[in-house]
Amino acid sequence: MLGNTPPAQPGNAPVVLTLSDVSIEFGGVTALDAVGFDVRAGQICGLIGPNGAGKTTLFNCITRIYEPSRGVITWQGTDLLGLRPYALASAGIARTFQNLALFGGMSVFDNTMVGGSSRGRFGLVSGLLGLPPARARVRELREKAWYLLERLELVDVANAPASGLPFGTLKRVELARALMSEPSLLLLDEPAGGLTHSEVKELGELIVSLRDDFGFGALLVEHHMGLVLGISDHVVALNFGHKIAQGTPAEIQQDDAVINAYLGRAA
Ligand SMILES: Nc1ncnc2c1ncn2[C@@H]1O[C@H](COP(=O)(O)OP(=O)(O)OP(=O)(O)O)[C@@H](O)[C@H]1O
Repeated sequence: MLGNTPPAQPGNAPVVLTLSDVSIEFGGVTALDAVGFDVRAGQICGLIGPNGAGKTTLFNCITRIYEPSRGVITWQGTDLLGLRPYALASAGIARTFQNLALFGGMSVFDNTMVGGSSRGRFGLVSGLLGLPPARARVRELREKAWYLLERLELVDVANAPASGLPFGTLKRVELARALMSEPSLLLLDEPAGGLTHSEVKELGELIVSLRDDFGFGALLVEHHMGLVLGISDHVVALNFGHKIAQGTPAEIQQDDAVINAYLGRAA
């Protein structure tokens, strides 16, 4: 129903997101200095680095919250920096939020439906008047939402307001909402934050199985090293705004610059 075709080998899949020479300064602080790397279709790319390394800033450049002072970001061959933030979802990029961005008073089902609105194909007037194309589209979105709620084991809480549900459950609602737009790239902003050890393990398994089913690529910004190294196909390490290493999780674990960065020494 949903999704892209998962590539058999994410390492050989076509590049979908390219960052090249991405730089940004805040006053006298160089938050990112000439950072470049690729994310391939269907690949889970982990982005790691100690506090202040530039992970969130990079995430904010991709999500069009910050404007890089230099560099190029290309999404499926087009200039991502030419897109407005609200155009990302219709371009195939969805995100989750570190501190969740759900409507507490709305039900889990309605929160999930919100994620489908960005890819609406009917006009405002027909939507307001409930004309047949709009009704068909709403029916399609509702079916998709139920499908995702089933897939993410949220059917039992579908009609419950989001506020009051356990944090781990809300993380799954965020994923359902993001998947409503059928993204080709999912940007995950510290998804393990606030979760227990066993919830992190379950979340990692869930992200991989959703990727396998739907074929999206993912950029995973995360402090939880176990999660990043456990589920990423490729890892990029930043420190003081510089890319200090990239490679497979096994390569990254043995990289001297990464080890030094986490031991508190400048690379
Ligand atoms: N809006 C801003 N104004 C001024 N400085 C900023 C701003 N955003 C980030 N910085 C600075 O840029 C650098 C990179 O910060 P960033 O938040 O991207 O790091 P991070 O790797 O996400 O860190 P953490 O893991 O602690 O969230 C830091 O020195 C930070 O103080």
